Amino acid sequence: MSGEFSDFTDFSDFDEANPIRIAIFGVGLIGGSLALCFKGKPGVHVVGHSINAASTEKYVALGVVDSATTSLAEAAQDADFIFLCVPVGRLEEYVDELSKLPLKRGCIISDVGSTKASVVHHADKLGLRGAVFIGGHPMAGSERSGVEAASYYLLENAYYVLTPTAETPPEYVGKLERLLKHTRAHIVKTDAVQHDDIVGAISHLPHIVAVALVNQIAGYNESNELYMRLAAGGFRDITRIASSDPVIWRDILLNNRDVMLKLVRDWQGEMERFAALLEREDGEGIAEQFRSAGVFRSQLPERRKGMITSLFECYVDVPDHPGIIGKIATELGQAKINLSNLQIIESREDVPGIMRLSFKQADDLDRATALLKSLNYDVHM
Ligand SMILES: NC(=O)c1ccc[n+]([C@@H]2O[C@H](COP(=O)([O-])OP(=O)(O)OC[C@H]3O[C@@H](n4cnc5c(N)ncnc54)[C@H](O)[C@@H]3O)[C@@H](O)[C@H]2O)c1
Ligand SMILES: O=C(O)C(=O)C[C@]1(C(=O)O)C=C[C@@H](O)C=C1
Repeated sequence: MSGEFSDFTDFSDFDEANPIRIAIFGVGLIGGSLALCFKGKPGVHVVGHSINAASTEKYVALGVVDSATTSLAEAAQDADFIFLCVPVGRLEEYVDELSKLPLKRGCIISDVGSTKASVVHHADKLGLRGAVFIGGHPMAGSERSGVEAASYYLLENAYYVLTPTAETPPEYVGKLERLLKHTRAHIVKTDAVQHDDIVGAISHLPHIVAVALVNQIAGYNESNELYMRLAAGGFRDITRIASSDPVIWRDILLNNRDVMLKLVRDWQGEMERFAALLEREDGEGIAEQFRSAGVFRSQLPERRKGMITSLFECYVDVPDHPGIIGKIATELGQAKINLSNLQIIESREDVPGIMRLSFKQADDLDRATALLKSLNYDVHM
């Protein structure tokens, strides 16, 4: 995204002498992950809000927030920062409700919605009685949802987009950036409309493609269950995000409807191009499609979280013999390398398999790669 990148290191606004209160509305995957980054920091109190009393009890029991309430007014009272982490379709009504409350002067309201233009525009024309709205969107996530899926590590190294407008006072943007330093994400500032165009293409369209592909295969599978049984690494890799939350994605796609309609039509054009290549039996044309895609994909920034994977991962070619999983796990354990997941993604008799190793920290991935290479394993990213 062509935007302004910045890197703050100054936490001096926030310490025991200057306590701050952070309210999080919707403590799910993203709201819970933000809460985990802020909770326990000196002078910080994190309050969670849910419309459901059982959920507020769960937030506290899981240790994700310091306190929780079902009262919007109580959560917002005296808050220095408010994060709206509810589905995109609910964001504007939360901004409306907050605009009716006596918020603390200088309170910064932000959101984490996957679309930015509508909520930023709405807050802009509403006026927030001394509070300031700054749109936000962490470019990290997962197909999982709910507070149980929240993680302190989710946003680490991810890009975190902020969409201040020409009217947003820069000192408020700076204050939000300093707080977000606790997420260990990299801030990118851009315009809300540009955000929706680009994120529509690199995030929302892939979700549509994954869902349509799974549904296409599910249709074939109704008459022959071998489709599902044979679906292996490639199908799983490209369709992980098809398991994402239906309500979250319904809201995102409807909110970004105009952008998505153009992108879906362009996608149909890409499919037509492939169909024409196949009809003409144009092998060179097909190979060229793969070549150009491979060149572009190889230039993607490595090991950035968000986008497709939310973890640091590598692949190891492994011989298909008993005990290999335990052997690799033991080597990593003995070197005190924290493995977060291990999966055989391809395993056939007499053929080497591929093991996917996932780590929460870049450093663990680096050390694992070096160790396994030194043990003569073939490791690739
Ligand atoms: N899932 C991702 O990968 C991802 C990544 C970045 C941003 N986002 C954005 O973050 C926001 C939250 O998504 P999430 O993935 O954390 O979802 P989630 O389902 O894990 O969390 C949503 C939270 O909102 C609450 N909620 C749901 N419906 C509500 C309603 N009608 N009124 C009030 N509260 C309600 C839920 O109880 C939950 O606490 C969305 O706006 C989404 O676009 C998602
Ligand atoms: O990794 C995933 O599961 C995601 O879907 C993360 C993802 C993305 O598409 O990159 C999804 C939605 C967001 O708003 C930001 C990130």
